[in-house]
Amino acid sequence: MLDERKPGFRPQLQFNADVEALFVRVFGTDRFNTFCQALTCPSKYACVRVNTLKTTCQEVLIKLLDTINNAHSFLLSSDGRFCGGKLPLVNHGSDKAPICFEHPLLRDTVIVQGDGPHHIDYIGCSGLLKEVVVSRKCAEAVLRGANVFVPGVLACSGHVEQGDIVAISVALEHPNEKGEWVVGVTRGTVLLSEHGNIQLEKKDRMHCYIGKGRALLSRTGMFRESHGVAVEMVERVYNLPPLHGILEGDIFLQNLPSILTARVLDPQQGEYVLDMCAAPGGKATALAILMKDKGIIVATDRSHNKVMDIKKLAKEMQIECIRAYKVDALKAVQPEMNSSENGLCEKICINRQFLDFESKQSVQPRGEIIDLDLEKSSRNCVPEIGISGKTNAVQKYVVTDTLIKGTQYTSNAKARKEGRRMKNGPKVTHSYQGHDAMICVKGFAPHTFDKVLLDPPCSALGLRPRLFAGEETIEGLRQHANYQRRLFDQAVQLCRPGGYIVYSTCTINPGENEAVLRYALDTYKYLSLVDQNPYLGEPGLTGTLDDGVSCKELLKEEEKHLVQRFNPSGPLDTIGFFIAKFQVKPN
Ligand SMILES: C[S@@+](CC[C@H](N)C(=O)[O-])C[C@H]1O[C@@H](n2cnc3c(N)ncnc32)[C@H](O)[C@@H]1O
Repeated sequence: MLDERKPGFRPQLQFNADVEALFVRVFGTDRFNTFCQALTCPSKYACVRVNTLKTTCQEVLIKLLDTINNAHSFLLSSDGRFCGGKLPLVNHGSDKAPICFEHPLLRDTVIVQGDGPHHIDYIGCSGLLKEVVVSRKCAEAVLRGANVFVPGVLACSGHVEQGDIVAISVALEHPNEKGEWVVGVTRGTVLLSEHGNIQLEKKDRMHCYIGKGRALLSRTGMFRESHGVAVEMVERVYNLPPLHGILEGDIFLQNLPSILTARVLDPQQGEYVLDMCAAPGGKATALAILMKDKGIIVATDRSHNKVMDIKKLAKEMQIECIRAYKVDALKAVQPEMNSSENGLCEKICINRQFLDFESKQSVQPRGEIIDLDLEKSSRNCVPEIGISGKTNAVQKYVVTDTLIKGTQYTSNAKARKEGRRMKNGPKVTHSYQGHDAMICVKGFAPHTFDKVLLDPPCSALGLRPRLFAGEETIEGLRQHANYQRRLFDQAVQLCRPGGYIVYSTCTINPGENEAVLRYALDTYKYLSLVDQNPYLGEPGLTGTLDDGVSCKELLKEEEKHLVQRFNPSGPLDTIGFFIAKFQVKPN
């Protein structure tokens, strides 16, 4: 039983009053309170998607277990045999549950189990411990298994020395007299109390203690340094093995619903698939692996750096079939141009012929396709791509039914500028088959894709742990929904008749999931709803998983095993996730 007068972890999730009223109206008080409680806790297990193009679950299990301290013993059966990570989900009476095992239904997924909440005593040999107060973002990361990094430290008891065991608390936003959200602790604050230890009179932090750690820096160091670990956690309210940055290229840490979303789209080898809002590439790489890297996945994002993240991830995972482009998905549909317009266009509109053509180019030895030197390129580059034979003629190209070259004559000055632009690399250029080349993608011809994944930005009010939700206003929620509808309009036009669209969000806000679904069905009479997430609607997902198990069955299993056993406070690692699958009716 938690003692209300002692420091502990019982945070109250704060919402904007209007948003709270809306959710209470929609869900009722009890369900809303359950959501709030679940949101503040981290999941008690982590899902690791295995890159089965490079490795196997078995190999990953062994490597993970090597990484996670003392874990090997959990994979030995009572007679000491290695169980290969196939321990059952249900723990038959043994003290130690398996901490790492292959998901029984998803054969490319490994579950790493954590535990909690744990009661922690914040008393040291000389009374209450000294304290380090961290920011909310930092605390959310710590709850997911991270240590406390320097930028996350807000305040610290005086006289904290390297090696001291300190209590870690989080400063959460609360309303001031004017009703504005304030944190009330500025970076660099020294907590003053008689002994420089926990400020028990600070009632607002009493319920916000997330564990104990060993200071790796003194108080002055914590505020002097700009990066690095400030406190290494030694006891946590929730334990999850830190998995970030390990086995790069072999695994990807991904929430179960995201893994499922890719399964629901069910991409087949050889298909043309679009991931409209793709960064950092979690779902795009999942799709590629399901397609065994055969076919074409176009992964777009509106941010240049994020497109680079997708490329980096694909490269790490040794995936070849992903083409990542910077495209504003709100304007992704572009009319195909006829040949007379070629050469006048600054950016290209991609269609299937272009994608096929680009794929064929990948057989060219790297380095020969595009030569960034204007003079040389006129001799060496593949004629359809890049620059024409004259230095003052910069050839743009667009792709219509057949690949057609277009030539636009420019002044010498402009040609030199183009040359500089191309040499300057990533800032203004886009990668083409691993080269930095001037391929500016404007958008896509209608009906280019067999399947479209729309995983749009959303309020993310289903992702946890979340310690504050007050920044979301009714107007903000409305904007998310409008944005998603506009993206959906584009998705519908890019999908071929008979093709499929999967739309997914991770929010409890029905305005962003159910309302967008209704909008889609009301607006596009030629769309049919194939399935949707069983949490919010009746029909279950029909995407078939390994062993012929449907997604709906999987979710039921998840609820039975993972939820009850690991996580009584809420469903799955993401609550309120939503997946809907549509078919564009065949002509
Ligand atoms: C929910 S995240 C996508 C996560 C991704 N699907 C994954 O599984 O890794 C949403 C992404 O949409 C991108 N985005 C937002 N507006 C966009 C737009 N108009 N066009 C393209 N991308 C957009 C954001 O930059 C962000 O990376």
